[in-house]
Amino acid sequence: MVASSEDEQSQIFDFLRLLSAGLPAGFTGTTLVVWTLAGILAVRLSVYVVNFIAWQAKFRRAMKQFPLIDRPSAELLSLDHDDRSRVRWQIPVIAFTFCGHPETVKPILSNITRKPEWMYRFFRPWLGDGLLVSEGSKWQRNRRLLTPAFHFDILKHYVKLFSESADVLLEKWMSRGPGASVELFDDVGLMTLDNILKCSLGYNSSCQTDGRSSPYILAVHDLTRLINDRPDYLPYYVDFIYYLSADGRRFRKACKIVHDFSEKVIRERKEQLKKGELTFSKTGRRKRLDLLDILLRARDEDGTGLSVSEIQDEVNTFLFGGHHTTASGISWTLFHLAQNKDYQDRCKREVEEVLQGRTEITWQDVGKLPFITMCIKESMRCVPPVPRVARALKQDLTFPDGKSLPKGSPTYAEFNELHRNRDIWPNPTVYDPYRFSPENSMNRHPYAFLPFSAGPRNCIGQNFAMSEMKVSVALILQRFYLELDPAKPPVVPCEMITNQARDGIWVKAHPVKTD
Ligand code: HEM
Repeated sequence: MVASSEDEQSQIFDFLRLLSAGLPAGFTGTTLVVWTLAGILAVRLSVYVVNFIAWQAKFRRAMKQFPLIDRPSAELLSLDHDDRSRVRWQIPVIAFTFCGHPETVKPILSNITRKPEWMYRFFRPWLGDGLLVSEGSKWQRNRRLLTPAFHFDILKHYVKLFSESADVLLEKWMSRGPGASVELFDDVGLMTLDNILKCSLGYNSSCQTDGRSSPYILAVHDLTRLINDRPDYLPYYVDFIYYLSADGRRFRKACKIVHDFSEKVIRERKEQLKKGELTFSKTGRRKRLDLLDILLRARDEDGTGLSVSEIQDEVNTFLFGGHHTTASGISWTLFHLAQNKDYQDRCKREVEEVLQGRTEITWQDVGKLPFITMCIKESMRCVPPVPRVARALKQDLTFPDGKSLPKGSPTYAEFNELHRNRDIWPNPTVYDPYRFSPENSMNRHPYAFLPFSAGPRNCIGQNFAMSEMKVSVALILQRFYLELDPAKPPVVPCEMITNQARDGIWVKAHPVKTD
């Protein structure tokens, strides 16, 4: 064996020597190898460039089938929908399609797409390879391992925590005096952060009372803002340039704070588990498991669990995915109810009938709030917390009307537009919770209302989110009557990854009189 491999080597060297013998003086064997490699690289690069130019031509031809808009968020909402709601938005380097009809959104969210790396890679330094950004077999395995963490048996224990966090917010508002003006996004955002820290890490942060004084809370806010801003400035697409900038350095620092924090909590919990300091019942269950417990105990069929860094990525993903989104859902629901006194009154009556003077909501109560649920859904229709999701096509796609897009096309499922599509929603700008009554929802297209997206990459936390939003809205309305504060700036929606309000949502919070 050794002899034969030596033979092969010497044959190769002989061949190279033979070749180099015919070369001009000074041209050694090493130079030949380098030139050969450079040649192969040049050929491969040329093939790549030619393929890319051919794809661009095909893509641009395909894009011409769709009407052009200047700015997606401003213009989409004023368009007619004759084209079954696909439009094109073009900036110098690339163009995107936005799909806003159930029939066009459906294939975009199916198996024939993947998440485009150019879009989601900005999240990677923070969320690592967590569920939101991972792909392929890694995503499949982790989605399977994480799904039990969102089972109703686990979620029902969080309802008490949601009630406690809402209580802190209500006490805060109470202490500001009757009719005080409060900004919803700020206060609700801290409440939902409080909730996700308790439910995912079992961590009592007192963030609602300490406000933004904690470096961890500041870092989470910084990261969200910086990720939102980064795509707006073309040079920042290059990591090297970004990390040299002030924003990039700030981003790195914030990532470190967030990672150090979650790593410390995970390490401590592992230690506790090892020392047997966490008490489990005979069935192996603690009275209330948080998401971290489930992640630490999750096992494949062959008994392999998640590594510490995988757990860290998932925990950071929950913290990111599970706090601005629910804050947006709750704040906009309260905004719509502050604008619509009749619906607010009906919600209050519903809470009172269910709670009968109690101030804590139980898991059983959560299922008895149908009108509040309708109000939350209608609010998420008008202002979806996540405005859109991006996908890249894994294969050519032909829409029902024959128009098509080539493999690789970047495209968005545009929930802002889908939820206001006149084909589906008459008078789409009117807030009307009765659209979600059982009778009115019965024959609706399954892809018409997608606040949590759909298909294999839908939101894993949607039941968690719905329970949290119902508990929070119910308890706030039980204690306060809300009206918009006319002395504050008008409410203007703006996107900060999630749908927020440019100058916040200011309401006057009047304590409800109790007999
Ligand atoms: C109102 C609240 C929420 C809304 C509207 C919402 C919406 C969404 C949407 C639209 C997606 C798809 C994202 C994409 O395709 O890029 C998503 C994914 C995800 N959400 Fe949520 N979400 C909410 C709350 C939560 C909560 C509370 C958690 C966790 C505790 C969570 C965890 C996740 C995760 C991990 C994913 C990625 C799932 C995957 O790709 O397998 N979300 N969410």
